Amino acid sequence: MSAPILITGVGKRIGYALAKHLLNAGQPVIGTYRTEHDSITELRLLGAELHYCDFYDDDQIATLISTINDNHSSLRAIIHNASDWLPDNNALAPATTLARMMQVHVNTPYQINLALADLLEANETEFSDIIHFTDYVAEKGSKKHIAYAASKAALTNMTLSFSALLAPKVKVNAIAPAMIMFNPDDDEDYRSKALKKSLMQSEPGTLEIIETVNYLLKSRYVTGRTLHVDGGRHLK
Ligand SMILES: NC(=O)C1=CN([C@@H]2O[C@H](COP(=O)(O)OP(=O)(O)OC[C@H]3O[C@@H](n4cnc5c(N)ncnc54)[C@H](OP(=O)(O)O)[C@@H]3O)[C@@H](O)[C@H]2O)C=CC1
Ligand SMILES: Nc1nc2c(c(=O)[nH]1)N=C([C@H](O)[C@@H](O)CO)CN2
Repeated sequence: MSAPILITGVGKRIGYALAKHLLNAGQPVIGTYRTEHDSITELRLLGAELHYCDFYDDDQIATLISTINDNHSSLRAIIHNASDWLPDNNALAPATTLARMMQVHVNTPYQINLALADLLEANETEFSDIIHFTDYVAEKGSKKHIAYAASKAALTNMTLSFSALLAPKVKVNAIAPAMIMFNPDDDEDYRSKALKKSLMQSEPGTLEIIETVNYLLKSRYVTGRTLHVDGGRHLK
């Protein structure tokens, strides 16, 4: 039996689909969640070990880390999926918006990677993995999500540092998606405009990310890199 894969933010959409795929493939999964969606019950019935954790609370991050260290002797991988897509135009003070973006996209992966690196090193298979979910806008910027984009850029940079720190046992890479899946409240006008931003002009869905994760998990040589899953958006 493989050591578990820790995935953050498995309650919905990409994190949920990835956790369900890995569980159905017989891969043990430890998942974190913030909201008790019906999906959490489903993943628990599929055998997932699930932990409530709001990454805006450092005490809860500390509890998550100690719980995993107390109950596990190794990990196959850590996948940092959890993310809050906060626009700059929101009810919060700008300082709070930036702090939240850095907290969930930078401080949380930083703390978890450092604290659980020994479990990745102890994994019996030849390699272990850390995968950071960044974003196309980490390189391009975003007029409406400045704080979000900056935090994803910082996460991109951390991919380089952790790759150098943990090689060769632990491969550390990033996946930078663009439009993968719309949100339920995205109207037709938004969807039409969003699709036109890439060469492929499509909404690929979660399978595109699942297959990219599987590629990285199977790789014996790729580390310190960002895989861009963005439909050729950089060429529009
Ligand atoms: N969907 C897309 O088209 C794109 C996605 N990405 C990236 O891919 C990843 C997955 O995207 P997607 O599935 O759409 O993400 P979502 O925004 O739909 O969900 C992210 C998950 O993270 C959780 N989360 C958010 N904030 C916190 C927090 N403070 N503490 C704990 N958990 C939290 C959410 O919990 P809760 O259920 O409580 O809300 C949710 O389950 C993200 O990193 C995203 O930035 C990048 C570009 C495009
Ligand atoms: N945490 C999230 N990050 C992002 C999301 C999302 O739904 N949750 N969505 C996007 C968009 O799809 C964007 O790539 C295209 O408009 C970006 N990040």
